[in-house]
Amino acid sequence: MSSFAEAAHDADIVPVDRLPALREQLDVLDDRILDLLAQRARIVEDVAAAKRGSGSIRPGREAAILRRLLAKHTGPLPRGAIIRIWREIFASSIAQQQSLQVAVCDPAMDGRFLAAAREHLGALTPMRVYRSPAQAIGEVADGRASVAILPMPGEGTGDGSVGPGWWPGLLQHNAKGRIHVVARLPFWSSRPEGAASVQALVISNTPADPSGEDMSLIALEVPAQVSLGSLSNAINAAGFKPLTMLVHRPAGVPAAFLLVEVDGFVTADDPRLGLIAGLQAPPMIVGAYAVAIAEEPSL
Ligand SMILES: O=C(O)C(=O)C[C@]1(C(=O)O)C=C[C@@H](O)C=C1
Repeated sequence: MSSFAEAAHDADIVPVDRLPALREQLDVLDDRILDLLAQRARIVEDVAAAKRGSGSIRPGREAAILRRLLAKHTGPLPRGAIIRIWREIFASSIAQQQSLQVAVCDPAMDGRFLAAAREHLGALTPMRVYRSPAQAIGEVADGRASVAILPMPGEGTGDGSVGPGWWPGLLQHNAKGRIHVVARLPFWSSRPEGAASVQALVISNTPADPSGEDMSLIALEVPAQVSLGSLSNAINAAGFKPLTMLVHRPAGVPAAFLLVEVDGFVTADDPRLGLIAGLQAPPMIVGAYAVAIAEEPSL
């Protein structure tokens, strides 16, 4: 903090008649911030052209930018403000590149998932709300939305319509290369009063991009009777570190489906995928997301 800013902390030693001059300083800084934002937006135009229409959203890159900024930040500006400001900057540079339409699954229709979506994707981004995950997934699969926000798979949502098993439906779309998990919310795990409180996944028609510190979701098909313990051993033996596992055993089908969260950013050519013993079908990468920034709520 500059000595001037330190002095400004103490109301007693900042004479009232300095107020106009201080506000003039803020005006000068606001002009500079505006110029810099305009300069940034011009570079975003070139970035969009360089990406050749491959979709505007890069959640991994956004996460890496936020981690870098928070790591170097000092001074009285609250860390949460850095997140808020840059989330809106990302939303505006995405809006520059495409007209983003977001499908939000808010199963209880109480606005909690909409709040999480707005926190991450921007206050002015067009969003439609759906009760069922299948509807929100369908919006992305059919091209009416580029992104959907879904409750965490396996988490009950209170109205009974979600259940543990919406993710197998996602796999059918994912198998055709159309839908990918690209982010997990909240990214800033500090939840000060007023912040959205739900956990959600972001899915997109553009594949996930690495942030440098990620987790991946892999879907596995195994014989129905296989125990979770032996599967966990097989995944470890292949060289993955499984963090969480969800199992889906559809009635009347001689197979169980697993959604496994593993450490790191896994790509389809990862040799470890071929080393997982006991599978009935090749493993499928469902997506990846940046590891959240964990901070105390007071920061
Ligand atoms: O790096 C990109 O691909 C961009 O489009 C730029 C940018 C940004 O504003 O920094 C915007 C949107 C992406 O989600 C990530 C980053």
